[in-house]
Amino acid sequence: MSKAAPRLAVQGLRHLYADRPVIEDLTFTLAAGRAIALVGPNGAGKTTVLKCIVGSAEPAAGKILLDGLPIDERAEAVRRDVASLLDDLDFFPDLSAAEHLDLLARAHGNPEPEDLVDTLLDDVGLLAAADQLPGSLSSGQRRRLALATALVRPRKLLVLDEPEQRLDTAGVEWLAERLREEKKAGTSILFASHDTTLVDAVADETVALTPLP
Ligand SMILES: Nc1ncnc2c1ncn2[C@@H]1O[C@H](COP(=O)(O)OP(=O)(O)OP(=O)(O)O)[C@@H](O)[C@H]1O
Repeated sequence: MSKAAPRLAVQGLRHLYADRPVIEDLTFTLAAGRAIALVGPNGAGKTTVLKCIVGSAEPAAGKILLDGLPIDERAEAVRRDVASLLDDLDFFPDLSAAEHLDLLARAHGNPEPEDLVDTLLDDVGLLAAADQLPGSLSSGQRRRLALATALVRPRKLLVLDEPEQRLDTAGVEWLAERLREEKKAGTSILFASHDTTLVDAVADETVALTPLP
């Protein structure tokens, strides 16, 4: 592994749904501690790119490298290093907000996550709702809990699809500040967003996608 390799390199990425290309020859690199925002209209292919990176869509061509190595050859490392939030999460109906975060932290090797969980619940504004079951949270609160699940585990790369969804103004401000802190801690961030305030506040670069004809 080269020390100079970017955290993430996407080279000549192509993706088809059936025979229809939605991504053609997309290339960009993301360094440690930096953020790239994928921008563009509905249907431009932002989610598809993120899915290729987290492995839930299969590229037709191109390479995706994490720290210089093909991401598929690093399945274990990807699981360890890449925290993502692409879709709405399915929560366990009988586990409280705090229990979800506790479970995930322990699953990722943190044997005593209590303080981390409390801090994170406070950060996302869910401390008062810590013992509530997911079904009793508002949709914005569930979104905050989903974001917290990506932040309660170790990560070198954060992959987020429209993380601003359903957050109120204060929530988007918190998110921007939190993502800036993530960058300072060395985490790289790739996110798709329609929120220009969030993009301006967080992204070092934007990659603009357009729907293919
Ligand atoms: N599972 C699928 N099967 C077929 N076509 C798909 C599938 N998923 C997405 N597409 C198509 O691929 C194109 C890109 O979709 P994608 O969801 O990646 O766009 P997006 O930029 O994330 O859009 P949005 O801003 O609406 O979230 C669209 O034309 C969409 O209809």
